[in-house]
Amino acid sequence: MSPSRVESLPSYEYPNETREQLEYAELEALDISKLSVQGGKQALADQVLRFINKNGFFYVTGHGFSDEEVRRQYALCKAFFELPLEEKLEYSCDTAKGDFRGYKPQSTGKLAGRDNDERYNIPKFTPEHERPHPQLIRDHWDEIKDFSLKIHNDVLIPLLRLFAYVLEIDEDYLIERHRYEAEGLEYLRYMKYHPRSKEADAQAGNIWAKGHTDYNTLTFLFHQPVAGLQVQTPEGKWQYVKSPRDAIIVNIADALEFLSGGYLKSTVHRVVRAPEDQTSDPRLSLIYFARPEANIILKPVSSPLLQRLGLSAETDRFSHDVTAEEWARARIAKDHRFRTGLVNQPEKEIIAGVNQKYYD
Ligand SMILES: O=C(O)CCC(=O)C(=O)O
Ligand SMILES: [Fe+2]
Repeated sequence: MSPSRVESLPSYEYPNETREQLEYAELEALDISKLSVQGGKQALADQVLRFINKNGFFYVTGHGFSDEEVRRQYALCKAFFELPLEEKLEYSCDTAKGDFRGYKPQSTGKLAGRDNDERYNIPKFTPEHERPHPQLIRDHWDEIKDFSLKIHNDVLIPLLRLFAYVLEIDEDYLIERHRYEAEGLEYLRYMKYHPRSKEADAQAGNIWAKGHTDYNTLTFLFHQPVAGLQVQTPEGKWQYVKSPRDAIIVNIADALEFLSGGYLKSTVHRVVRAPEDQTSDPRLSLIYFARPEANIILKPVSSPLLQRLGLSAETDRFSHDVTAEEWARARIAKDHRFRTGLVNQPEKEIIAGVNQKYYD
């Protein structure tokens, strides 16, 4: 079939905020623009030390992204999902093999309750990941590339340097394991959750995305106002995560938990049915998943802070060395098996004797 062309991209406006009173998690905001002022790094490190081992979700402000830049990506996200299904399916990802690059459709029929979203994962812009994309994406290639690189260079890198400082290790330690040009799979994700009827949602326990941790290093969730993202507190309670317009929500994911011997917590989160005043709009998400280079072994780093806390290399949880790529592929493939109905319960063990942190 001939690919759809979108001549000009209509500007994107966000849906209205909910008027419902929801119980929100109290999250700290790290203003990373402070890193360029004297004393800023120490102030942010002190702040990180106060909260980071309790809750792995936080905000980043002072990140340098304009509201307009973010809405341009949402305009692309919206236009992408409006492409005909047959066209999108030409770019399907091979999740059975643990490869999440490309398009994942929403499940239908009996499995609809397990999976209520469409995704398009655009990998980092390196020769390793050259692959076909729809004309819409090709037409806006440079803009998407600039956006992705900006997250990597201007948000991820300063945070990795800050975390290394907090861990009292060489400040380049984590950065050297997240080189953009190296092999490894980071991606920008466009995502669309489809509103369902009250009845269909009730049958699925009002869950749009089951509780999970992410398998990468840090996940960056750009502003979107449809409430639904919830974080599980250390006490096991679910609380909504507010999405301030000027902030990026960040969550720590599995790879960083492994690298930090469990100090930086990969946080369980889920997405639930939107409040009644927001159920008519689809919920679009714009997310960047940063991940260590493919060959990085997920072993705790030798850190004076972790040693003082008793979280040294001996706390390695794997029965044999597992790389960032192996962990992610195993998680994606297991998730595929549940989502597509090959198994009826999420599988606990992922690889080398280590289980998913959360399964229900
Ligand atoms: O859409 C969201 O707010 C969260 C999505 C999410 O947790 C994920 O894709 O891993
Ligand atoms: Fe997630």
